[in-house]
Amino acid sequence: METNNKKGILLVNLGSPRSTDVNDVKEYLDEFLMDEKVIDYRWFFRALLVQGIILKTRPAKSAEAYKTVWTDEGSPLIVISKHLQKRLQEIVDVPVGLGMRYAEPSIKTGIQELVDKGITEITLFPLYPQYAMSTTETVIDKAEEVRLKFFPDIKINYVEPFYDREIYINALAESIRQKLPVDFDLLQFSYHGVPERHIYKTDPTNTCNMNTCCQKEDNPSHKFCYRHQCYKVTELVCKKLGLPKEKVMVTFQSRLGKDKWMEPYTDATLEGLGKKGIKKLAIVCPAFVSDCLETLEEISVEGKEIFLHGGGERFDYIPCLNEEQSWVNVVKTLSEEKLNDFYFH
Ligand SMILES: C=CC1=C(C)c2cc3[nH]c(cc4nc(cc5[nH]c(cc1n2)c(C)c5CCC(=O)O)C(CCC(=O)O)=C4C)c(C)c3C=C
Ligand SMILES: [Fe+2]
Ligand SMILES: [Fe+2]
Repeated sequence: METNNKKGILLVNLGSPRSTDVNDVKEYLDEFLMDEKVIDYRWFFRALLVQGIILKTRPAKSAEAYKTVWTDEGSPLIVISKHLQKRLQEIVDVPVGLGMRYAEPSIKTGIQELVDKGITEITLFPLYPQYAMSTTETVIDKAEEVRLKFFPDIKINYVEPFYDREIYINALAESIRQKLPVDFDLLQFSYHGVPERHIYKTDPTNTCNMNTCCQKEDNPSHKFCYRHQCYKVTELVCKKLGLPKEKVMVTFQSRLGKDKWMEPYTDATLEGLGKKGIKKLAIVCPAFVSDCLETLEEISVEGKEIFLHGGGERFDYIPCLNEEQSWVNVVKTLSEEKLNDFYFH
């Protein structure tokens, strides 16, 4: 069915500071951590924790970390997202925009650029394989806020979390297969963590108990259970690669603050592996589709140091999908499914 509406795709990623200057990092962390879907305390307590404590010391420390991964073109996350946008634009016949949940280019900027090209129907692609309140949900909230305030006449639909889609699993498994050393003792899947509270909060069925349920085949909470979706990616990829359970482990990284986050923690695990006889480790981070501070610094540099210090001998970091052709094809397929959905509403 033909319509007069013009369609476009908006890729949305997390975002990075404008530069490695401490003030820019502070501004970015302020916007990020004052998001009520990230630090989900009531405003007063969130402000007390973020502005009263975290922002006093973290910006300087994070700025130093960003300096170690920054490129001539800018933050790896932004640079890779721009490359993905360009590669996708080469193979689809609708305009492709780019926006970030925090800092620039913002979601508003991304929508404005598409609107300036006459676009009235946007398929927004949150670049997160798994659902989380602090990622997928806050992107949708922000996009809806911006749409209602500035672009009430356009329509937006959203690509859903794609953690169990076969095309994605095939692309990820093949990418890992190509980079995995022949000889390794363990393949560690390190996912970005979230506080356990977030998992309970976003479970409309109240059935996730953070223990056995997340790895069960069926549980009504799975649609909103980030933990389940991380285990599912691991299970499906390992099945594709024919990896036995003994050679695989799931851990969660990047925790912040004193809350209880999902366990096991990546750093504590890395520390103990050497003593358990794991000498050759490969590690992959499938919560991220683009390499960023959390993979290039926290895992590839800090994680490696922790592992070697604990008695490990060889550490191979397996990069994210970034701009691999198979991944660009996944983004195309999932976007086009949603673009076609507009015809049926
Ligand atoms: C991939 C999914 C992500 C989830 C889930 C997530 C949750 C989450 N993150 C923080 C705090 C921080 N995260 C930071 C960096 C960062 N986080 C993600 C992704 C997820 N976060 C990415 C892609 C990045 C890298 C950004 C980049 O510019 O490269 C940071 C900033 C860096 C630092 O100071 O360490 C913080 C802080 C919380 C609190 C949270 C869930 C509640
Ligand atoms: Fe669960
Ligand atoms: Fe994060």
